[in-house]
Amino acid sequence: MQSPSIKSVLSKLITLTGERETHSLEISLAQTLFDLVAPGAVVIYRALNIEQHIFSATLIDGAPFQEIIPRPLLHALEKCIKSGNACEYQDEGQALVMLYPLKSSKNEPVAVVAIQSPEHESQFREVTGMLLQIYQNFMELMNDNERDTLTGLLNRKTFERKIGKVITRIQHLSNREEDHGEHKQFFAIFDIDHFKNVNDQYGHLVGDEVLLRFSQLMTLNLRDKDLLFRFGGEEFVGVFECRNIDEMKMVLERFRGKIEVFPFPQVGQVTISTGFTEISGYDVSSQIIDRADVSLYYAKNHGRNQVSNYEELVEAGLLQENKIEGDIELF
Ligand SMILES: Nc1nc2c(ncn2[C@@H]2O[C@H](COP(=O)(O)OP(=O)(O)OP(=O)(O)O)[C@@H](O)[C@H]2O)c(=O)[nH]1
Repeated sequence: MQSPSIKSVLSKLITLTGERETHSLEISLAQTLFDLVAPGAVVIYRALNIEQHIFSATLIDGAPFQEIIPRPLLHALEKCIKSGNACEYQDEGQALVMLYPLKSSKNEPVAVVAIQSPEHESQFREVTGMLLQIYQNFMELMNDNERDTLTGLLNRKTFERKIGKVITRIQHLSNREEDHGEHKQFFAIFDIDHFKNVNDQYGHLVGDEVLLRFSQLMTLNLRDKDLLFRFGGEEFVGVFECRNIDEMKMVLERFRGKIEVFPFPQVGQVTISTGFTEISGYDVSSQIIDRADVSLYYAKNHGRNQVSNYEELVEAGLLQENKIEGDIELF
């Protein structure tokens, strides 16, 4: 390993800390390791499903690419992810490969960066360790910035960034001929019913505990790939991928049922009303929120503890289509 110049280290760090998306950040880290530390081989293995031994591999450069991950390496990757500690692995050509776990912004190991160990090992390990520490510190900073402090869910600011990406992806997919619209994106707002009564009757601390338990039930009962946010107060939202409205409704109904039967400490039964809408490639975030909000208020006004869909309500003539032109809403 050649000693990297201060200028090249700083320039790499500027690139690294300029990233805001986990995936780009991982790539940037691996690229930095490849350029500065170990021009032998760097691969990132992302754990897609640890139980089914499924990893995706991103080759940075210089590494021989193997589509099928050999079983011993698979085991070493699993060990690294599960323990959260660095491991060693000897590949078929007898080269020593160091495996370092990469943690998500929730501090869970989600990927492994594999670096073929170069000749000057001690210096290599020192620099790699330092770079990984910078990466980890930066992830923690991103976490604080992206998440709501009480519940740990993503915050409203993050929503604006993520929803823009979801809309762009829908636009790209609808432009591709091979896409038959098999996966749609939906936006749902969850609002705890009569939450003011909880605060009034039991106090704000118990109210906060209900919000915390509710957010945990969201994380537990909805899928990992669903994007879950706390918008503030007792309003929570999610972005979901589903095949159609019926499937989405089933998921949200099931979740509503889970909340209804959960014994919230001290308070007992809590119910939620939910409004949801399909996201289109022509939307801006305020339009999506408005549609889900309108259907949420329909649910609130028709007995609460239920799920309403904007498109169905419009089709049934129960709501008038909310056409927003510029800032003027036309009904
Ligand atoms: N404990 C706690 N309460 C909050 C927080 N943010 C907002 N609230 C309270 O949430 C309550 C929301 O009440 P409203 O939106 O008026 O309505 P509601 O009682 O939930 O009734 P419906 O929504 O009509 O079913 C208010 O009393 C707010 O003070 C918070 O962070 N913690």
